[in-house]
Amino acid sequence: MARIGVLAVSDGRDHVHRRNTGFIRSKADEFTAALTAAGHDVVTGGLVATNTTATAAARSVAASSVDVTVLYYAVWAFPHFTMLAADATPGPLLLVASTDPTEPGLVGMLAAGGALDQIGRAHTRLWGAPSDPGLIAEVGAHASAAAAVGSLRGSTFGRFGGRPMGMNTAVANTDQWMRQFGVDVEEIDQYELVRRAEGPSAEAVSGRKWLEEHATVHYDGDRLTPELVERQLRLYLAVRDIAAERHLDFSGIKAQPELTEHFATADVAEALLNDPYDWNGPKAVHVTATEADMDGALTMQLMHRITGTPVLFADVRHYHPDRDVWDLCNSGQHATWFAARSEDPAENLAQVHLYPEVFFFPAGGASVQHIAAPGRMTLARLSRLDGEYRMQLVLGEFENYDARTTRELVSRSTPEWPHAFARLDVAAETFLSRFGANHVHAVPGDRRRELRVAAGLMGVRVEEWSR
Ligand SMILES: C[C@H](O)[C@@H](O)[C@@H](O)C(=O)CO
Repeated sequence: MARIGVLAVSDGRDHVHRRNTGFIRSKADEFTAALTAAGHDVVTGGLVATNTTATAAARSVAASSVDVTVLYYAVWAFPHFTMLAADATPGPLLLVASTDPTEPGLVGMLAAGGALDQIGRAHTRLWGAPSDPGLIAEVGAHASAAAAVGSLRGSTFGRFGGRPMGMNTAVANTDQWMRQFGVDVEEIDQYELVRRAEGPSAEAVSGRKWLEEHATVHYDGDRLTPELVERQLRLYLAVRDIAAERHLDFSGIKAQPELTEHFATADVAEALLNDPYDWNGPKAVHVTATEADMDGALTMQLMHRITGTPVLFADVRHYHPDRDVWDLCNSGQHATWFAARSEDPAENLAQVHLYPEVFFFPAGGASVQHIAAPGRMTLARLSRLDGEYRMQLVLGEFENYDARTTRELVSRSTPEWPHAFARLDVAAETFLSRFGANHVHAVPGDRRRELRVAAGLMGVRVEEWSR
């Protein structure tokens, strides 16, 4: 959960402040207790009733590296205290008012908010009873979004290989990334992967046995052999080790066409990097985009930092108009976690088939096939319109069907690749006319609130669809 600073702003008249202290404390304490009960780490800056305490308290809260600072209004509060506190607060600001009408808390928030507007200081206003679950959830969403955005700053993206197959949407401007998101890009030649993945590896043998034990491997003696699976696993180990050595926070692998023509596909590596486990047990998700898709990876990393879960990377492959359902089908991998979304890898891998790679990829290896488990999902993608970032956002529902229908649907595209059948809250015409890339990303649940806030904090316009 996130770290939230709370300062309760008061009246600058000494006698009024003295009279109201108990009232403010009771509201602010109830508010902070509710935030703590929701799992947040709350840093309290006390009550602000003078100009000097406004600055000092805000500086002290900011020094605790809070993700967001709440200025709390239970009573009428002198607005210049808010202005001074805001000036001493570099991070995002929430103005929260108690709606108890015995004291003019709302008035205090509106006067303070108006003053911040006059100096162009961005803030969000919220109101309600101090422990109202809706209010606490909203503050929590702002805090997690701010924590996610903050965690991007100072992070490094590992770009293995460059632009794949002329895919402009996979390439972003590194200056823009640093300026807008604080993310650095480390370029790593795919030769380094090949060099490391060439020799034998006992660890890769263990990985192959684990996959053979828990998934269904369709060896064909040609495109898919135990040797090729081990080679794909050595690619995984190479990225894992390079990420550790160079302190990479998230990555992307070009693969096509060099690796896929002459070495092996990166599908097994990408699936396992995105998974929260491998044969050694639970591990951190290392967000990894297929085709070294930079904006895709950035979207995934943001979504991952909000949810803590793996993030789906998929091609928008087909729309079934008769069902109003999309086939989101990547060219060879979705993280295996999406197969059942279980914490137990065996439950997910029981749904996974490793098929010989199809004609696109003569070097062979396994594609990681499964059907994504059903449920509510949030789909998003950062893309650029005329150089400006925007976040396209829509709610969806992944669906599963009976075996015969599933077979029929997957056979219309590429059955050997993984599929997520998605009903999206947007007309196909709108999506196909406006979506800014070939890749889309998804996480479980309705996370639109956090993503909207995150986009705002990153200076990114949200283009949200619903019917
Ligand atoms: C088979 C192609 O080479 C695929 O890689 C292509 O459909 C994509 O995945 C594009 O995102």
